[in-house]
Amino acid sequence: MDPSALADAPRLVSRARRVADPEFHAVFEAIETPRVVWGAPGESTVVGGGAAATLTASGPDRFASIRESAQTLFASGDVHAGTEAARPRLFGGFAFHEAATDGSPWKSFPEARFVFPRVQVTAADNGTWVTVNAVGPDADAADVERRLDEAVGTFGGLGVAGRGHVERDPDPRPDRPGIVSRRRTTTREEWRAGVEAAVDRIRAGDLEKVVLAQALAADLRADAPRAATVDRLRNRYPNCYPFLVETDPAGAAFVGATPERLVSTRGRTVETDALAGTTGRGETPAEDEWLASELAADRKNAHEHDLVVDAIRDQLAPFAASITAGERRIKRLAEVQHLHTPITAELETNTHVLELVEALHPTPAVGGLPPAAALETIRETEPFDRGWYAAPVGWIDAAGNGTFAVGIRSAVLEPRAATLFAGVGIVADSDADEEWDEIQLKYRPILNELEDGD
Ligand SMILES: C=C(O[C@@H]1C=C(C(=O)O)C=C[C@H]1O)C(=O)O
Repeated sequence: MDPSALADAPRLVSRARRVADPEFHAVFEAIETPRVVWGAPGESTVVGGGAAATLTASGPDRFASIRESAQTLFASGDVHAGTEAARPRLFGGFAFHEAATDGSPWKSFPEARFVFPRVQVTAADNGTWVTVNAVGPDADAADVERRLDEAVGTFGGLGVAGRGHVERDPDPRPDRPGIVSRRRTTTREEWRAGVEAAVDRIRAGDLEKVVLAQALAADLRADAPRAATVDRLRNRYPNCYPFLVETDPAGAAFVGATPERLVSTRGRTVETDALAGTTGRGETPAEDEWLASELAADRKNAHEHDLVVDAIRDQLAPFAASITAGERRIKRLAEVQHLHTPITAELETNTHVLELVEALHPTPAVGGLPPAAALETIRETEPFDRGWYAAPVGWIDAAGNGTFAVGIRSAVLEPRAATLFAGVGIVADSDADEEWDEIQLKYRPILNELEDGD
C-alpha cells in the first residue's frame, strides 16, 4: 500500500472483552443509537451502537468507493479483539438502484452507508463479547480501555435474571402497535397491467425474467417496538438473516428477516444461494409436503429458479477457480416455501467481499434478465423507490471478508409508520393474480409484527 495513504488514514483503536451472556432485548435498549442488528444461520448475532465512523457513497461506483474507504479505515488498526467473533466490523448496505434515494421513506438512507459502531455486542458460540471502537486522530488506547470497562459493566449479564444490572422488564416484548390505515402503491388493476406488459415483453423476446415489487405504507397506532420486532423475527425465522439498520438523524430503521444470502466470503471460499420459486405453506405436514413436491415439479418455477443459478455461476466465473452448485432443495419458512440451490466457489485470488457484491447485485432473484432490460422494466413499472429493498445488506471486516444478504421480507420503520416491500419473479407464463397473492404472503413476516388483531 502507498505509505502516504497510511499516513492519511484515521487512527482506529478497538478493544474487546468477554461478558456474561446478556439478553438481546436489554442490549438493544441499552446501547446507543444509531443501532444495527445482524444475524445469520451459523453466524454470531451482533448488536452495534453509535458511530465511530460512517462511510457513505453514491452512484455506480458506490461499491468500490465503500471498499476503498473500508480498507483505509482498517489499514490503521490498533486492534485487540482476543477472538475472531469480537473483531470490529462495518455494518450497512446499498440502495438497489444507483439513482438517488431521496424519496420517502428512504430520505435518510444514502445509496451506500456503512457504520463502524462505537460499541459492538457479539453473541457467539464462545460467549458474548463487547467490543469498543474509536476512530480519529485523537483515538486513544487508554480511553478505549476505560470505555470498555464501562461497557462491560453495562452489558455483562444485562437483563438475565439474577445477574443483571437492571431489573428485567416483566414483559420485554411489548405488543404490536396496530395498523390504523394502509395504502398500496399499486392497485390490482395497475398490477395486472404491469405484469401483462412485462409478460408481453418477455414473449416478444427482449426480456426473460423481471422481478416486480410493490410497497405497502401503514400508519401505526404507536411506534413499532424495534427490539421486540427484530427479536421476534430472528426467533420465528431461524434459517433467515435478521437485520436492522438505523440511520441518523431521522431515526428511520430498515428491518427484516430475509431468507436470501447474496454472498459470504472467508478467505478464498465463497458461499451463495440461488433462491427463487415460491409456494405457500400447508395446514398439515402432508399438505406442506404436497405443496413442496408440486413446487419442485413445476416448470415455470424451475425456469425462474434455473435462470438465477445460471446467472450466479456466470457472475462468479471471472473470480472463481471452481464453482459448485449443490442439489436443488426446498427452503421452508413460516409462510412460504422456496426453491433453493446452495452454491460454493473457490476464488482464484483473495477478493474483497464487496467486489463480489458488486458483481452479483442484483441477481435475477430480485432484478431479472437480461439485467439492463429488467432494470428498465422495473423503473418503468414500479411507482415507488426501492431504496435499500432487495439490495445488499451486511458486514465487512478488516480482512475483506463479509456476509451480505438480500434485503427482502423487509420494511422501513418510522415514527408511527411503516413501509413494507415485496416482489415476485415474472416469466412468460406468470399469472398476475397468483403473483398478487404471493406478494401478500411475502408481506406477512412484517405485517405480523404490526397488526394487533383489530
Ligand atoms: C423479491 C422477493 O423475493 C424473491 C422472489 C422469489 C420468487 O419470485 O419466487 C423468491 C424469493 C426471492 O428471491 C421478495 O420477497 O420481495
